[in-house]
Amino acid sequence: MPYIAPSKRRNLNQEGEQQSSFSNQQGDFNNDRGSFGNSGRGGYNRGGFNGGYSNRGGRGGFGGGFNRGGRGGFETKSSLVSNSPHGSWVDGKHAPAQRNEAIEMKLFGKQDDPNFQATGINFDHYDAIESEATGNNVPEQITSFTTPPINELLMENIKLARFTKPTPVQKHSIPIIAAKRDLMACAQTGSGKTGGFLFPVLSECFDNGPQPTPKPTSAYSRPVYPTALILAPTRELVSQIYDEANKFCYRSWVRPCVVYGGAPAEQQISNMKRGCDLLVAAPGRLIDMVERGVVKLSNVKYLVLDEADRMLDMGFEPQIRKIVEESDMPGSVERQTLMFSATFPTEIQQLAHDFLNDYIFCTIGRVGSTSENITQSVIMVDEDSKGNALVDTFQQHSDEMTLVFVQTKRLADGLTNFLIASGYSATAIHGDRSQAERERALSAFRKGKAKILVATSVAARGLDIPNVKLVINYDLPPDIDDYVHRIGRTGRAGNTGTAISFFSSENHKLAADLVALLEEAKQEVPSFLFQFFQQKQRSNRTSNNSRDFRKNNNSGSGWGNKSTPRTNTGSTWGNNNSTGNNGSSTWGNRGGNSGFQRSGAGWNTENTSYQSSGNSGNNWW
Ligand SMILES: Nc1ncnc2c1ncn2[C@@H]1O[C@H](COP(=O)(O)OP(=O)(O)OP(=O)(O)O)[C@@H](O)[C@H]1O
Repeated sequence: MPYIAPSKRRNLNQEGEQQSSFSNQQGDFNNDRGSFGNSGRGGYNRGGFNGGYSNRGGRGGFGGGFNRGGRGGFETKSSLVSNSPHGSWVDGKHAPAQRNEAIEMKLFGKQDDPNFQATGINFDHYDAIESEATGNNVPEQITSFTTPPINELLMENIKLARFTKPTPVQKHSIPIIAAKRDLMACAQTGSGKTGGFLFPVLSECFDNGPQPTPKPTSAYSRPVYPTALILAPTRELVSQIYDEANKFCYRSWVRPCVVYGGAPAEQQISNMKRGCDLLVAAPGRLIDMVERGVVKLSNVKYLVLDEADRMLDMGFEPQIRKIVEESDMPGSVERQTLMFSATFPTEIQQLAHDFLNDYIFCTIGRVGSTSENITQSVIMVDEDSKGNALVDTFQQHSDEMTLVFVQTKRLADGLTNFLIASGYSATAIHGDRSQAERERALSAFRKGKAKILVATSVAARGLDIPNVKLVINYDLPPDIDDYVHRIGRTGRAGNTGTAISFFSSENHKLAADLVALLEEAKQEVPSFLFQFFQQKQRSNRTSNNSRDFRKNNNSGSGWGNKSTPRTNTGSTWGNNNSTGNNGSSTWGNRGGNSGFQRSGAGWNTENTSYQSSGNSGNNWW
């Protein structure tokens, strides 16, 4: 029997196994491994001996009962195909798997579920956000999901996901990527960037099939050759992208895989050996896989860097450069490179310059802006009073799915314990928790078993958890970009949400940037923030590169003319201050005259400050 490349073996049921993942959906999918696997165990050699097939004993499967000859190597009974989420590419044609209700249920949920809400009431408001795409020969944006440019099978999957029209970033990215152009795209949190790269990449893959892979040098060394590589900063985000990829790859020849640290490499390797066409990876673990010779990057046609700024913040630049510049990955002219983020500070523009080729720079709204779907408030709270302020906030927002951000892992644990002791269903996620603990926490939160998730910035980026109604910055982050990402966990896909931030004098450096963001998003700006602002210039480290820096020829230049009629000088903001805001009363609150008394009534709404009565006994951490 001739050798058949793993990517061509897809018509055999491949056990339907998915890698472990954090999401509820993925977990459920995993739970059903038995049902997919039942029909799959019997059938084929998972990349082992001589590249052929061997019936591995019919573990609940289909040992021997079907013709494996025929089209390019094998033919399966339709009933078997229908039990697999994977199709195949045979003789230059796409052979999608048959539809399977049970799999669709797991991937997309019940189609007529009255509680299902693909988008929120403000979804159509996205259309009003100004967008701009600059570069050479920019393709026209699309206005709806149509074939072409979207592959028919992908259209079916998009319909199953109940996406009726593209978000603004998708309107631009789909034709740009279809035109084989590199792209750097910036769009607000929760506005569909994942689909922005998955749809066009998958569409092209479904249309054109896999590339030939080099012959393996030995029977025991069979590296995988992904066609698309997606890099993202955190395990949770990597996992979430993988979950989305699973949905949209449904029935196709494209088999997604995922690798990240903190989980056993062996299982990730064995999953990849069953076929790996789209690899979602955290940089560190990918390097490990490349060094082991398990993954070869020489077939990568699409390189996606999602949340690239975060990857740099987390110190991944050397790893990213190693992967992109020192591996066997095709150069920037041969591959397509796509960078997506809600924010794009200067160092990312430099990375874009190094990795992208004649790219199109696309912005939806101002880079780094927040969605108007999120009602933001900033409240002055003494460090000592934060615990009480938090409990009071919960009382006002009882039963809402809430994410609470803190700055330290220790505080995340301490605060969670305090909340549990106070009768709240809370759990925590941070970098010191084990992989299993992080998975459990996220799953409990997604399922609504825990209403409150206390998190460090590890959960700030990219996580898409439906129904998060409230984000509380118990501690504000030092960086305005982090603030944008954190509050972006609510108000997604046109839904509305609330973000409440506890501001203490320690956060003074953030004041100017916060004022700018709140004003831009048409939110109320508390007077005390102006007071802080007057004392401090805006920090230099902002995502103020809202324009294509190639145009300005100045990577550090200021705000775009179009979306933000402001400059980053203190004097402009001094003008804003002339709106009559007077911060002095807020400072008066700090003396306890008009602030919140724990024993008393509650928030001082006028000045949005919060003050405990002094000794509230809240040494809960
Ligand atoms: N065209 C669409 N129609 C309806 N819903 C969509 C569409 N595209 C994406 N969504 C949904 O919108 C939500 C947010 O999408 P996604 O996570 O891709 O946003 P994002 O821009 O990457 O956010 P972040 O910056 O926070 O990572 C997801 O639940 C996704 O399923």
